[in-house]
Amino acid sequence: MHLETYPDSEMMMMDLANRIAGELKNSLFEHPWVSLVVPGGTTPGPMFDALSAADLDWSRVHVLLSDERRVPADHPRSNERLVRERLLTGRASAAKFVRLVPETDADWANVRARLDAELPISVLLLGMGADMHTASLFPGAPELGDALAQNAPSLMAITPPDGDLEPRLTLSARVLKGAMTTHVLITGDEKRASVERARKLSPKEAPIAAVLGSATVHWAP
Ligand SMILES: O=C(O)[C@H](O)[C@@H](O)[C@H](O)[C@H](O)COP(=O)(O)O
Repeated sequence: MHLETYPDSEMMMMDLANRIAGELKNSLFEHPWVSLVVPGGTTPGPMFDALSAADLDWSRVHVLLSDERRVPADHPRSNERLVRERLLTGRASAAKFVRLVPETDADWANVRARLDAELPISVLLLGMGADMHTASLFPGAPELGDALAQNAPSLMAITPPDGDLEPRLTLSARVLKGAMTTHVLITGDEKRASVERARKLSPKEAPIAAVLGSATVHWAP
């Protein structure tokens, strides 16, 4: 794990947006199109605002979510709504959003095939909860063992152990670990302590640990 700390969140968001824009541009020199996977949640919005203004060929960027809450796309807690409002705007409105929500049970195979066509992920941005979950890989989730397995399906349904949270969809650890470049974006002392703790734990205890070996963690107070 490589940890980068910043004096304040605003500087971190701008710097990370510039870094990811550069990584996307470099990848576009070598590939006809690239895939960018981003999280939902309350942290990445300001970074999305900055990244959406980046001057790159967004028409060749495929944007996907690391996970999604099983709510309508216009619901306040929808990650798709967050991405459409804060990232897929301005220059980045030219990007292709790859929606990974099976509408019916029969649709799972098509959605997984749509995801598999985007792999390996070119640039992966993840968040992390204080409980050391990432994407929707929650400690204690009944499906976590399967989602951490080497032969896990690329996309899985997850039942968060916290009863207040909606049922989720998540990219499996296998897919996240396969990313060419991985960034984790966190703020605050509690998450800083959590990510340090996760370095010494198994992915089953701390799902973020599945990607820390290859990730750059960006932290601001
Ligand atoms: O759907 C989500 O919420 C995210 O994909 C999730 O993995 C998020 O990154 C963490 O829960 C941190 O969330 P905050 O940024 O709100 O702390």
